[in-house]
Amino acid sequence: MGNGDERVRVPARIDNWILEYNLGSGYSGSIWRAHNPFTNQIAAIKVQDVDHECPTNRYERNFYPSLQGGLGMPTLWASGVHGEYDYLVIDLLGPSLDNLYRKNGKSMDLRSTICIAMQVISRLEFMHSRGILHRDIQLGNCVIGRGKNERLIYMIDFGFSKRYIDPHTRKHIPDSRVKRDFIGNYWFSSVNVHCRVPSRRDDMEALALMLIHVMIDDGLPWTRNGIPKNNKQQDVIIRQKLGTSPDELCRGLPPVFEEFLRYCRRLRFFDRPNYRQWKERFADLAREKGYVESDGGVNDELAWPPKPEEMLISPKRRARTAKRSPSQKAGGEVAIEDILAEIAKMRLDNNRIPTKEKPIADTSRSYTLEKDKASKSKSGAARGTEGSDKSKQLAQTNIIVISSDDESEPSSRQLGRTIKQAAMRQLTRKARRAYENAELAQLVREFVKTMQANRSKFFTKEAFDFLSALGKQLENPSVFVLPDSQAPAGDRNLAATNGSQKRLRQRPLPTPKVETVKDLRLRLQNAPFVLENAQLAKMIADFSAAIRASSGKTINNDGFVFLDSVAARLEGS
Ligand SMILES: Nc1ncnc2c1ncn2[C@@H]1O[C@H](COP(=O)(O)OP(=O)(O)OP(=O)(O)O)[C@@H](O)[C@H]1O
Repeated sequence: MGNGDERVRVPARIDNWILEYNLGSGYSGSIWRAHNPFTNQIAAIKVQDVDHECPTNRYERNFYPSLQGGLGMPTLWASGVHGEYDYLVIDLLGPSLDNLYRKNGKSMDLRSTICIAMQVISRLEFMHSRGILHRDIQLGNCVIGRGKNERLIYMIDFGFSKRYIDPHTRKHIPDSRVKRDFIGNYWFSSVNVHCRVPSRRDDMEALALMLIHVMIDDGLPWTRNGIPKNNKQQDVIIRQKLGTSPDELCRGLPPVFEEFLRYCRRLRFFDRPNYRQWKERFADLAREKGYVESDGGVNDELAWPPKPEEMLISPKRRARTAKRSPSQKAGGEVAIEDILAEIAKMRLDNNRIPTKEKPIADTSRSYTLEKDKASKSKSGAARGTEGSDKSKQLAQTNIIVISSDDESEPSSRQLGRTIKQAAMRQLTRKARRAYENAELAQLVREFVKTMQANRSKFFTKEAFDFLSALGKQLENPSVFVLPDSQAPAGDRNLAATNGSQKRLRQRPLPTPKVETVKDLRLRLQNAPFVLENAQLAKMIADFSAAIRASSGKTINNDGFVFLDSVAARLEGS
């Protein structure tokens, strides 16, 4: 955890809690689903090295007592130090808003955004009423509950929280113009927070930016280049924040978004935000759009996923989401129609895919891929059909005919390769959107199946892309950047997620491939019960690099066993 150690640093059990599988990781620790066999309770445990240079668990546990009982505040069930580990046991919650946003094609519909606005304003109102600032408002720190609480947003991660009311004097902390280190996340922090003492207004401004981010195409302009990696890039972000006016940011959005941002920026250091007014303003917008209950009231519960007719999003985004929707099916299985669509987009050598310009009437032979068994009989009918009629019929029957003539018949190998490439692309796209280990495990299993189904065990570009997407997901992208002064010397100015990537690059790649892959296979099989996602990501990167460096670029049996073990680890078995 944060020290680059190859071996797992999290034990299988901490006090009465058995760690089941990894739910997420941040810079300073990792979060696991845990089970207490004595009480049968399931919870989430946040584990951190006791001597971590950024001991957020130690800070975080101080805030929980003041927040207990508040709506959308997780219950702290246990906490303490167990050997080298500092841990907090809290309610097991559902996916974060970041997960939902990404899974939804990086978009959020207006109704959901209004619910998020109203709920998060209430959470901030509660936290502020307890004298506490959150200071790290971002999509990853707002999570929905489970079961009957799945419409409720919870705030998590109080590792950067701060008391703005001095518990002794009961007075607001003083403002100061002395330049201070930045704490928070670069994407949603107010401009103030980059160099000034934060207060309630800054939590509110971060929320305003977060809401605008999910509503505009491609998010806030300064989030488009990823996490800043050095002071220069951080300065660019600050300049962009300063240089982009609220009306530019909110162009095309309902006016309340711009007005909310302007309001937050106008608040003075000691001001109490008017939480009620802004909840009302968002409720008014809901009313205006007709998002009301049968009694005419507005409900702030987050009903996810939104109903299609409520997806009030820009045409550009709608097209993007629509394009993605076919593959957003439950489970990791590659849908055959997706593969067919993928193949249809590709043009094989010699124009073998029928197009409008090149009717397929003159073909002497057809290769037919059927959507399902029922379409088989239709494929026969398609064969004798001429020109555009045939295309129409094919469209109706969901059959794609890859035509050939005698001179340029595609070999079955070529066809197999095409299908494999299409399947891999589908898997890569799904991996980029998958945020649960179980989902990733299923995709790895599909990847292995696809590789094994093909005679050639050659690693194509698409196969490497899949491993790379898998590795990136396991590294758990986060917008949090460690403040400069707290970063360990080697990683200073590096984002949390990039730190591990840098370490990966620095590590010499072992050769030859056969030994490396075998070594990786053995290491994974012999690794302790619980493995962190980041460790798995590193092994996958090494595996990919070993294959890339080999002359044949093929996968052998050890490679398949390694990937099976990756899937098993992700499944938590
Ligand atoms: N109680 C929980 N139940 C389920 N998942 C959780 C829970 N707490 C956290 N997570 C998941 O773990 C991720 C990281 O959690 P959290 O932000 O608390 O960790 P952190 O180490 O403080 O991270 P960061 O370094 O990003 O601040 C969350 O985005 C969420 O997906």
